[in-house]
Amino acid sequence: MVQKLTENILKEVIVRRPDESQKGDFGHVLLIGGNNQLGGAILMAAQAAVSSGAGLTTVATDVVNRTALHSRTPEAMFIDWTDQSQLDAAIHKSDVVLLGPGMGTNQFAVALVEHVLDLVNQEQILIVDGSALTIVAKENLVFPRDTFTVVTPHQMEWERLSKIKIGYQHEVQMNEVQRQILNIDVLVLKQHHTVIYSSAGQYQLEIGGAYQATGGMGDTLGGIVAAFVGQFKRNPINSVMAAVYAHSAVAEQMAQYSYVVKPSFIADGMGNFMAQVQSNI
Ligand SMILES: NC(=O)C1=CN([C@@H]2O[C@H](COP(=O)(O)OP(=O)(O)OC[C@H]3O[C@@H](n4cnc5c(N)ncnc54)[C@H](O)[C@@H]3O)[C@@H](O)[C@H]2O)[C@@H](O)CC1
Ligand SMILES: Nc1ncnc2c1ncn2[C@@H]1O[C@H](COP(=O)(O)OP(=O)(O)O)[C@@H](O)[C@H]1O
Ligand SMILES: [Mg+2]
Repeated sequence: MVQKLTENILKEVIVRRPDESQKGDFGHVLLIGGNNQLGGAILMAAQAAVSSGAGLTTVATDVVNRTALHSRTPEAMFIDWTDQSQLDAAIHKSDVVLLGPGMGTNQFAVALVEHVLDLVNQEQILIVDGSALTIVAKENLVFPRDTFTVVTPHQMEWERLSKIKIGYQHEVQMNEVQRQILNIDVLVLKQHHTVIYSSAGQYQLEIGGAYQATGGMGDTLGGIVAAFVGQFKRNPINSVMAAVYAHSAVAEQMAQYSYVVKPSFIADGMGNFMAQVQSNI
């Protein structure tokens, strides 16, 4: 049975920050993606992570994206993703790893995905999106068993992964057994009215619309999810659901005065939205 994802999830997850706190308390998020053609994807994810409250954000990407990253989101730190020792150190230090936006699918990307899936540990949360999902499907890789893993495919990416054709991906197609076999803790199946599958059940988003059908919308969601699970640690499944809800709620608000909603505008609107939620408690 699919339940409705309501705005109650926001109040449950987005709580007031304790005064006695510091950036280390709100999650160190590592974003890996952005090749020399698709750098925008990881830039949008980085902007979204910072704007949604990640305590520390590091981006491992192609060196060609460094200046753009620093000029768009100077709060984020940069790592050249070909520098293996820097990358490994960053993976070890992070609480959350988002793997895949704009990564591309060449041999280097395949090796990188294999390496990251291998290195993440049981204390970390892994989010797999975009090109990394296409790679996992094509190379028959498996998600790590001991790491809490969130996957955020759109319907075509899910078709590649699950071999279930678009049109047949309704709720009965993804049961508990399949979810466990694939080592997926949370599946965010993105579409008009996204469905979220986890051990907490199946929840469907009933907000959001076609004004979100623009490249970068999912990359932005990835950054928001990473920030939420990094800072709201009590219940990672709820944190993912709140991120999905907030992403579309901000879009819906903006759609009142904009025919299409730019993903980067959603990122910029997150701080204000989260403050509204928190002050209503
Ligand atoms: N500015 C940038 O750098 C951008 C980079 N991107 C990155 O590009 C890589 C490839 O991702 P794409 O998704 O573009 O390409 P894919 O080839 O993975 O998927 C796109 C195809 O899936 C189809 N499709 C069917 N149902 C869909 C649904 N519900 N939602 C979305 N697509 C659906 C589309 O029509 C299209 O043919 C990813 O790593 C992604 O992160 C994209 O996010 C676009 C923007
Ligand atoms: N018609 C629509 N109605 C509601 N949400 C949509 C619609 N089209 C796209 N979205 C949302 O936008 C996001 C698109 O993600 P994705 O396809 O991964 O984008 P990208 O890879 O270009 O960043 C998802 O969260 C999806 O639910
Ligand atoms: Mg995507």
